[in-house]
Amino acid sequence: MGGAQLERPSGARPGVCVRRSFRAHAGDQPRRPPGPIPVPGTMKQESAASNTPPASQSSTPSAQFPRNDGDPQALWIFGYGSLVWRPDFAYSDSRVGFVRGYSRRFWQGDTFHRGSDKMPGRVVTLLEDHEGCTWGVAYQVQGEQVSEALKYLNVREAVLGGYDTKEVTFYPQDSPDQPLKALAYVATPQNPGYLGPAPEEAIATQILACRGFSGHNLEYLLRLADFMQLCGPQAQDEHLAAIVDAVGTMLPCFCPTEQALALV
Ligand SMILES: N[C@@H](CCC(=O)N[C@@H](CS)C(=O)NCC(=O)O)C(=O)O
Repeated sequence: MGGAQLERPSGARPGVCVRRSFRAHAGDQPRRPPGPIPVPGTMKQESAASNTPPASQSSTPSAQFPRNDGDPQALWIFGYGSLVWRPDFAYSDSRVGFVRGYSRRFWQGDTFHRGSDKMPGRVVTLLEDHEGCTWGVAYQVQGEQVSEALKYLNVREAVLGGYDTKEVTFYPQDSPDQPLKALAYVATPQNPGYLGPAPEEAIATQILACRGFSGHNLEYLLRLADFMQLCGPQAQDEHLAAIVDAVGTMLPCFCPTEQALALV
């Protein structure tokens, strides 16, 4: 069970958010999604246990969770960061698509998955933006999958990551005229890990320098860029593209040259 299987879209579709074309970059083959993230057994989990997530983070589904017509127990969960390539919960269906009115930003600090207390990494959140459009994957959970997914995401996203839940309207790439209500995990400026805006070059430097329990922060960036590449030219994310470009410019400085290696 990995992220959604992505089909290459055939060109732009009516009603799809379209801005500047997304810069192509090397390596557009999706990599095999990594294995599941082990349940964190570190000090963080103890502090996690002591945290009392806000009511909206309760892992038991309630009327407050977005429902669509059809199965009253079904719930769609929208992923736009690591959930795109590693949902790590059981789901019945998945769709590639987008939400309007939000822009994705690497403005959330992460001291567990992609960083540490001393060197927090940067992961994404959604910024309310009337002109914004964010591409991702929506996963449908049904029956027992609902409480299992919410219980898991409550730890991964809310308690360990500082995210809160928000209802969004998701437009499937293949049927943007049949939008779905979905649950998204959004890190707001009120959460203690929030880092907020910074120049893309500074964000790139931080990403190049950080790693955490789930791996290097650069992997996080490039997996998201891979996903956007597969969504096709109608899917753009200028903020993500600028950070990928900045990383590409800086990477040679982080990689020893042959001469430097010869000196080792
Ligand atoms: N809520 C966003 C972002 C989620 C996200 O990236 N959370 C991080 C930090 S809490 C995470 O789970 N990382 C796991 C990983 O980096 O593999 C999404 O829907 O994908």
